[in-house]
Amino acid sequence: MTIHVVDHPLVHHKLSLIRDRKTPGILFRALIEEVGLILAAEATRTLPTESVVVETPLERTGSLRLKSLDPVLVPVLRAGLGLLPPFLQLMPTAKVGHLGLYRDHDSLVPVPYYRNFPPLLEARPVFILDPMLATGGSASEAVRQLKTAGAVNLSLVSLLAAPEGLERLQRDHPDLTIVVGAVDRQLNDKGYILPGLGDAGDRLFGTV
Ligand SMILES: O=P(O)(O)OC[C@H]1O[C@H](OP(=O)(O)OP(=O)(O)O)[C@H](O)[C@@H]1O
Ligand SMILES: O=c1cc[nH]c(=O)[nH]1
Ligand SMILES: [Mg+2]
Repeated sequence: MTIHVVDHPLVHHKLSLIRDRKTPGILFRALIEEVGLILAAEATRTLPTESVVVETPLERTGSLRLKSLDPVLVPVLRAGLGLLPPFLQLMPTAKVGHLGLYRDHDSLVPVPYYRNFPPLLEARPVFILDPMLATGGSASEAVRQLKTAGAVNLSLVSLLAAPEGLERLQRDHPDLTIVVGAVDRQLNDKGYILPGLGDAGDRLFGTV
């Protein structure tokens, strides 16, 4: 498994504001989108390109364009929706799949409730968007469902990861690429990331 921790001053700065319990929802959402842009740039670093010839106003020159079919973005509902706008800003022609999962409060096992994936998953880079990687149960289930539907080139993009979640994914999906803003210390006994940022879905959508 490949793990990229995006060690960037702007990510550190924005994460410190995102973590702050006093940061209001409107700013929390905006900051997630801003960090999401940086994560999107990092996550797409290895997209394949091909040579093309372009006529500038002055001369012909060689240049590079994206080679593969449009990528697929799969936000894991609900919190993953917070990362979708920056990814679509950078890749406006990307296809979007949706996957609804919630964690059962007691067992922490993910419960699937919605799924709609675009076609040709096998031929496209697929980016799973979910700001929180806690036990890893939700991300592992998302990867499992996408692999069953044909995806082979899979990356997970998260804001925060717990070591427990990374270990789980290493066991379940060693072929996965992970791009993450920070790796936190541990989970608490309710499966929340410490120090973390609280409940990402609730803070994004005001359901606290
Ligand atoms: O790694 P895990 O232990 O599976 O936890 C992470 C999951 O928990 C959160 O979703 P939640 O179930 O709170 O749903 P929500 O986004 O609708 O709030 C988060 O957005 C992840 O999907
Ligand atoms: O800390 C956590 C863990 C799971 N989901 C969240 O939103 N936050
Ligand atoms: Mg939640």
